[in-house]
Amino acid sequence: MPPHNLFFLLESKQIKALIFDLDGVITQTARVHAHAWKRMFDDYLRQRGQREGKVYEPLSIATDYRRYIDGIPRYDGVRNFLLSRSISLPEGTPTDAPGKETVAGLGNLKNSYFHELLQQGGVEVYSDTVAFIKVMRQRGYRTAVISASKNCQAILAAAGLEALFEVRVDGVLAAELRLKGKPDPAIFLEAARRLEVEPAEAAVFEDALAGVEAGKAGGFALVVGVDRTGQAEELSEHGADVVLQTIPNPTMKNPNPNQVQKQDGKNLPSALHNIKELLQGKTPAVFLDYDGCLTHIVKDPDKAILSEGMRSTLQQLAEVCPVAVVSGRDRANVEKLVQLKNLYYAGSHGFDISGPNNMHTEPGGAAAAIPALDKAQAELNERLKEVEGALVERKRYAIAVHYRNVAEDQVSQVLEVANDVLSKYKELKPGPGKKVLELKPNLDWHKGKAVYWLLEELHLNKPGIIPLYIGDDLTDEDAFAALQGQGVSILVGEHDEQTAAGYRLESVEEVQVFLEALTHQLKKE
Ligand SMILES: O=P(O)(O)OC[C@H]1O[C@H](O[C@H]2O[C@H](CO)[C@@H](O)[C@H](O)[C@H]2O)[C@H](O)[C@@H](O)[C@@H]1O
Repeated sequence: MPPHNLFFLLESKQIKALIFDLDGVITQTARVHAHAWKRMFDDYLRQRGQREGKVYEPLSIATDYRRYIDGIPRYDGVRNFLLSRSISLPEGTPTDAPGKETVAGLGNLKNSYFHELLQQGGVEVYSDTVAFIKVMRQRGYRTAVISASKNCQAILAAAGLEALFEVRVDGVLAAELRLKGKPDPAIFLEAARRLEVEPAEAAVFEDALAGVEAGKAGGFALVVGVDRTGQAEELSEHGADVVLQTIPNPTMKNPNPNQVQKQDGKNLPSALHNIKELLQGKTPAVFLDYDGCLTHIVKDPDKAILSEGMRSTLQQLAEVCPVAVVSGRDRANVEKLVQLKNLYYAGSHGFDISGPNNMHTEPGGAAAAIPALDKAQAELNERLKEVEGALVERKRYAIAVHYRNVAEDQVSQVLEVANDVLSKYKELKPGPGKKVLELKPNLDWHKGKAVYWLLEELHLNKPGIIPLYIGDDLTDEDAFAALQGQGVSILVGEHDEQTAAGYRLESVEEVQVFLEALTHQLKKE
């Protein structure tokens, strides 16, 4: 299964519309359908077997239903399955009495069983999908529901979900328009047409093998396989771009940058004295900056060595909750400095991410900036080689031009060179930090986006988890802003600007005390 992050994929693919299959994605009626089919076919095969003096294998929901029936129009399902048992029946007509020995008669019997079961059990919905659709609609996504079932409208009405969809293409409409059934993409394409989007602007959510095949065949931008029954591999093989067991909770979102509240860092309350309050009874997912947070700021970046005490603190914390280091440093460099295998690492300000079990991904899309970074690095090295104390530090997706050790009267010269080089590359933009000017990919990606990305990827974007970010620098402000009102942000020491953080810690030593207290608190719970 390819690595996935649903919200990131929807954004990066500029998707405008979401098309959901009904049974198995929105409502739990796939199971009801499966049982109705099984009851009808098992009875029929038994009676037919007695008549012919042979034994027919009953319908298997795990194999036969998925392969020959699931997601397919009713009479096609009857025909498909019977053929798999080498049985051919006359087609009959839709008005055939339920149980008549025709394709239509057996299909009609299945339908009456389905309604019987529905009346007994009602319609249960998948609350993850419903919550997702409600929020995504508020965010401006257009939505459609599709179903091969002629009962689609009745099911939606019974579940109170009709208002969630602008467009419905169901078995009734499909028959009217003579749309072919899945795996033909016709039903999805009709939904996209009615939503006035191209397939390349829409994502399909499907639980059936024939459904993901249809999504793929239709050229949709994203085919999400929804695996409710343990068939993740098959969904991928049949065309799902990503497979999800549950639809992620979209409650957390990047805030509007204009609405971020900032204040003087000196006025913030101490995080140390408010641990219980800031956890709000939830489990934290902890995100930590490196320089100035886990180690002191020192003159030489290579000498910012993690203390054994801090390493042990991190190790113990990572045993009770997820921990990530989110740094401006090169990802491989910060991994080497921390040397803990059970942590996640986001380097180059979040463009380069790794984690346990060989996880490695570059979600910000910065690869295209590498040639510009290479050229800028060569020019900076050349033009700054005579300036004593100037240091050009290359990271995979950024260049830090350090001037901490440059004589005061030469700092402006270093900054001029850095800005002049920057001006030559539209692929790069400036990023200020502590006695450093960085050249970064000119993309809408930063530590805050990386934190969101990790929350989604690790399935941590859910109500029981509270993200907690600790950092000292201007680049950490992106993460503070992203978490405002949705998590806890802690500023270590101070920097030159106002902060979006909600709490403060005085020093690296206080960070360690705080993390130890946090570990202690979590172990107690
Ligand atoms: O996001 P961070 O983990 O805080 O990394 C930010 C930058 O940290 C390093 O530079 C800073 O720390 C150095 C060592 O203490 C110090 O000499 C320098 O003045 C600081 O700017 C690192 O070298 C950079 O690559 C990071 O971007």
